[in-house]
Amino acid sequence: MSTKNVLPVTILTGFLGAGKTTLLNYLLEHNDGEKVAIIENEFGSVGVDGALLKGNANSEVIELSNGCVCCSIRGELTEALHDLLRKIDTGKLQVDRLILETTGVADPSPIVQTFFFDEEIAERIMLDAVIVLVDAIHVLKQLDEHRVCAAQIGFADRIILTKTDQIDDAQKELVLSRLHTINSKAEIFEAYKGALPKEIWLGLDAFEINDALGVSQGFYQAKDVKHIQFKNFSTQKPSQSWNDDIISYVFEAEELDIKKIGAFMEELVEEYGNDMLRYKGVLAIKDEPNRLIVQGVHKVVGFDYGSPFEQKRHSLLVVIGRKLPFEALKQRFLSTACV
Ligand SMILES: Nc1nc2c(ncn2[C@@H]2O[C@H](COP(=O)(O)OP(=O)(O)OP(=O)(O)O)[C@@H](O)[C@H]2O)c(=O)[nH]1
Repeated sequence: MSTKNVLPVTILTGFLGAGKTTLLNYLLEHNDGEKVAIIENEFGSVGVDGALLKGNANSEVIELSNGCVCCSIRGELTEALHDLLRKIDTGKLQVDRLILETTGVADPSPIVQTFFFDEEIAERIMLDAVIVLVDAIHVLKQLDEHRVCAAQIGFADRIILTKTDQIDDAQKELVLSRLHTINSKAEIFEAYKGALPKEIWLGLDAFEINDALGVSQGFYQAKDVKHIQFKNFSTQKPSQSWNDDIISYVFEAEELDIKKIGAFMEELVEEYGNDMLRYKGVLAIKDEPNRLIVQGVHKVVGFDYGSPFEQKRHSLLVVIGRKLPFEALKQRFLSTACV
């Protein structure tokens, strides 16, 4: 099958009331003709959110309402995806893009894995990105009380912070600092009542092996849809430190030995893959002009050479995981460097 026929899917996650439906409604109201299918996962038997979505001629809403997509109805998700593909094949449905809105309590990990493990789905539906919406008013409490909240943030390629109109700057700094500690790889955007251009959260190609990797240095404020401003994080360290069980680990070195880093990555994934939500590395290999890119979700990992380094040859690996023995792993990573 040509890549033209591959359907991109965006997973929209975020705790209860974070603003997922609001963001989707903004998209549907400002839809420029792209045909969007939305899979809505309801927790409970009545499809409330489906009714709240303002569908239009370019959208198709499919509801899954027998439980939470990450546990009891994972089979139902697979079935719904096969069903969708059949409708596309028989010409009953035209779809350019798929969005899966999870319940507020869903763990994104098994959902993401559905897109790798079912053969037909893996071939025909391409994960575009995992987007998390975060309620700036309630997130600190939610993180303290619900483990799944950190998993949703840790898994995300991009974080959309909602309801910042209801908090002061000090609270916002605390929230940003905690989000950044959990996931330093994802860029953070603020959105007021879902008003964000769709390019900010759709079509990111985040699961492709590509060169983009950085530790984010700030966040984006969307004053209105046209004016998006980048702001650096505050230079003052927050007085509070967090105790989330998912955090970002950053490994850095200069040039690495290919055999040693290969063995390190293999051992890392084998030993800690279950605890590694997402990881990405852009690595400088001795005698190799191009960047070696490594990208993974738990034990599913891909390697490829990307474009050549332009200036400084530097290796960066970011792992978002659950309580890893960082100091020991850092020593092992550093020992793969060329001396
Ligand atoms: N003040 C303010 N309210 C917002 C913002 N974004 C969303 N809301 C409100 O927050 C409430 C919850 O938003 P929803 O979009 O229903 O949230 P959800 O994530 O779909 O909720 P669940 O389906 O229950 O998980 C609604 O009353 C929205 O109007 C925002 O940026 N500012």
